[in-house]
Amino acid sequence: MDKLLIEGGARLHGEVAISGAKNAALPILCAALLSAEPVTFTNVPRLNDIDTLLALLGQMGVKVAREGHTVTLDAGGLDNPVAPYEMVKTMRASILVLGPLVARCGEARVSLPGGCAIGARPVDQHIKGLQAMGAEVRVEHGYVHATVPRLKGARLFTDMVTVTGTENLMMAATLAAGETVIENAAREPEVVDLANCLVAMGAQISGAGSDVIRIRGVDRLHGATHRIMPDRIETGTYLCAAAVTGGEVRLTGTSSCYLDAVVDKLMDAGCEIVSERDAIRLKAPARLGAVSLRTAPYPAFPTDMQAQFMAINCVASGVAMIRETIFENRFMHAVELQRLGADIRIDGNTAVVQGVAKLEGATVMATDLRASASLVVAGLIAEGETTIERIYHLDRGYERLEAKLAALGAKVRRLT
Ligand SMILES: CC(=O)N[C@H]1[C@@H](OP(=O)(O)OP(=O)(O)OC[C@H]2O[C@@H](n3ccc(=O)[nH]c3=O)[C@H](O)[C@@H]2O)O[C@H](CO)[C@@H](O)[C@@H]1O
Ligand SMILES: C=C(OP(=O)(O)O)C(=O)O
Repeated sequence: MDKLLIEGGARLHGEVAISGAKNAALPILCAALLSAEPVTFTNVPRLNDIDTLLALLGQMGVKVAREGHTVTLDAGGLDNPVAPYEMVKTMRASILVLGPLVARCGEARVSLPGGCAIGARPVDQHIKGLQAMGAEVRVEHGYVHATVPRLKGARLFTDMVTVTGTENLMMAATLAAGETVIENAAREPEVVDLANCLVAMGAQISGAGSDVIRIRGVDRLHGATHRIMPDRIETGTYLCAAAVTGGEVRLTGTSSCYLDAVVDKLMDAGCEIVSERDAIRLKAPARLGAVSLRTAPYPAFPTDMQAQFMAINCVASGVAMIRETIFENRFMHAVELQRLGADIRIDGNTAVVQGVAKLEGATVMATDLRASASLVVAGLIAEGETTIERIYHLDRGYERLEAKLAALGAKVRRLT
């Protein structure tokens, strides 16, 4: 199993290009299921999660053509609306095929994604929404079976803000009869990117980016071309990596407009940040100041950046309080950071991080995607060598991680 070896202490400097967003690309590729015409996507990141989704779509009868960062999907021959457990178990986002399949085929059989490291993550809101739109939905033998002659527009209200739930229901509603209103909708930029793609395909959607989205169903969607937005979490991770080393970097192909809460906290920690049209520059002080935070749905501080900020707080001056309000088990990186010498106390959903003068390299284990990213951030500043095991988690969400870090001057290599 691959490992990552980092020799800490190098100050990151220089320029690196940010990839397309995993969490935008996954729902947007699923949107191709809604049309019988080919849809072309550019800026698609080269990631294991994308490979998994393309394989899943392929076995449903979708023709997949991929060259570099461009993917064309032709769902004209879609004939198998099934997502089997073997393919879904490695990637929770596979549930995003459910809405499009029911809308286009009138039936779907999709394995439950199951629990995962960061929390139970049920999909009851996705199911409740489809039922409200007239689908008959049964959960049997670990599969969601949904059937309906044609979905009907409805007023939908989710019990909590759910990103993939909003995306699934928005996609389903594009082909429903009549108008659907999603209240308490997620406002994440990835929801807006998906809506933009659907509109380019002929969907009638308004309000994406607010908490009320209106969708007027149409009879069919057509082909289109869509460019995937930049990955705001990859951007934030490189900002943290540079910040913790006292570095100075310019990240291109991205924008601070998706990252207000993160940029704000980095400035509170003492970084200078300059926003350009399609780039961000960061200059960090020799030592960061501690920053407290609380995760919450967009536009508040993203849960997907919580672990990386815990890492920078480990060596900052002062004490930080970190509250995780989205996932019930998203502090698994804390014990691994402690192995590097961090001073962290967990009390329920709150972590209290007392900054220490230095971390020391050790062998640590990646437990999930962003936990792994926090270990990389910490490894960059730890004295000596840090070995990160189970980095297949990182390959789910960071394109060419070690090459990009090395381009910024980090001493990092993959052991295969
Ligand atoms: C592929 C993708 O885009 N993943 C992102 C998405 O995950 P994902 O869309 O799975 O996360 P949700 O926004 O749905 O989850 C928010 C909370 O709602 C709960 N919930 C959700 C749906 C449901 O039917 N029932 C229920 O109880 C979840 O367990 C969680 O506690 O948003 C998360 C929150 O920003 C991010 O961390 C993930 O990176
Ligand atoms: C939790 C994440 O992804 P997923 O929802 O695909 O597990 C993530 O991107 O941090």
